[in-house]
Amino acid sequence: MKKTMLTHATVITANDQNEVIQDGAVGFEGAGITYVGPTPDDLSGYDEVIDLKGDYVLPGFINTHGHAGMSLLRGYADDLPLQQWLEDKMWPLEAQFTSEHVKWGTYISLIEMIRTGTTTFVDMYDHMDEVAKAVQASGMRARLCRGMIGLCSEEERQAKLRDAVSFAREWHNQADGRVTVMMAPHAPYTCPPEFITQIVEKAEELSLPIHIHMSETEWEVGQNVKDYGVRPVAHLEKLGVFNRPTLLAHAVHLTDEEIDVLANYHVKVSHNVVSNLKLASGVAPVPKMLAKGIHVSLGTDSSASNNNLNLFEELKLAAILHKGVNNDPVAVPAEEALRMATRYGAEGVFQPDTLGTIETGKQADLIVLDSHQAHFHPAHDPVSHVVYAANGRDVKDTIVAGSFLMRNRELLTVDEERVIFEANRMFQQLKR
Ligand SMILES: CSC[C@H]1O[C@@H](n2cnc3c(O)ncnc32)[C@H](O)[C@@H]1O
Ligand SMILES: [Zn+2]
Repeated sequence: MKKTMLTHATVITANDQNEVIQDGAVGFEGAGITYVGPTPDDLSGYDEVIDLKGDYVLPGFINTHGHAGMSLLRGYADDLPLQQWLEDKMWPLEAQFTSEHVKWGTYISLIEMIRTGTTTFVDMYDHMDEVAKAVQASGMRARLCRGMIGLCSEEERQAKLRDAVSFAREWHNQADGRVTVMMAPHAPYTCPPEFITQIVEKAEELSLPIHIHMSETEWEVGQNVKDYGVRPVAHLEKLGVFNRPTLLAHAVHLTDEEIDVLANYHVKVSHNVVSNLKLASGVAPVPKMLAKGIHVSLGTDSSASNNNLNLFEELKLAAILHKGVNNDPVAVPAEEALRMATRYGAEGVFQPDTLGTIETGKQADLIVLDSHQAHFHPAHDPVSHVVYAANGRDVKDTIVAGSFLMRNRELLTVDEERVIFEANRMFQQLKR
């Protein structure tokens, strides 16, 4: 197995001690990290030694909620609230999507994520075989779910469930373990309770976590109370969802009591700050959730509501928005924001032992930022610079499981020109 060492780097480990190693090094052999520490004098045991001359090395970012295929609809419907955006704009176009649309939309997303330092992403969509194949071919890591909307006939619901189960059986732990799966009822307002129960039963049978949108808008909470007499948290608790490991997307409209319930069940939350602002859904009570020990990670949602997949934007906004709305400069400190993009993301994909920090024994999912730029100087606080000053274009290398997907800003596994051509061609085919 090839042994690689990144040397003379500023290593931001994101470990328990928030250790930043100056003139540091990270060694990896195959997919796993074998060395983290000061740059050693003797590098003779390595096949490749890459002198980073002070560039920053970080754990790859983990995007815990999205719909990669929807990049095909970027900019198609802006400035609308969620329900109108979904019902009048997204769903009519998605109804025309074939596996080809999802394939090229996903590839567009993969390029954006690789270029901006995401190494693992969560995806909830349809035609998931195409997504899994694209992840496999690109070398990325992903937690994939066949999203199930239950606003259809019973026959169609059962077909979706069968599709989700066969996708899980075929793809969970494939692509050298880079593809894993979750079961995903779309939301409490789109899935009848008995459908959610059936999905939970299948998740139990397959030992898989649940991923679901919840409490994204005030409308949704009111509708849940009208339909079922309780708010979404009590509703999903009653349906047994939280008895399985669960990752919630959004969780914007929560009471303090609901936060306690989520904390007691160790439910994970994906905070989709840009999407929540753009769809005017509201601001999630992130500082309160973090204070209760909930692992809140960062998600982009789709390019149709974001309108990009650059997690650096979520990182900075998560760090500054909650200061502003809570009138509290330490509401989400820089170090905590960075944990949301890394360690808490690893919790969100239920792989905290292998992802999220730079530590020996973990997967070599790493990104390198070009620190030789004015906005990284003076160089006294690397974590501050990553959170408040950096942007996705600073990423020069992206490494997943020890393989370079991008090196010196050159994509190595995806043909960008072809993807852009095909994505435009697929969008033109849609009736609008
Ligand atoms: C079939 S699963 C994916 C489904 O989710 C829709 N979607 C995209 N963004 C959101 C969001 O913020 N809230 C709820 N639903 C969303 C997407 O259009 C797909 O139909
Ligand atoms: Zn979503």
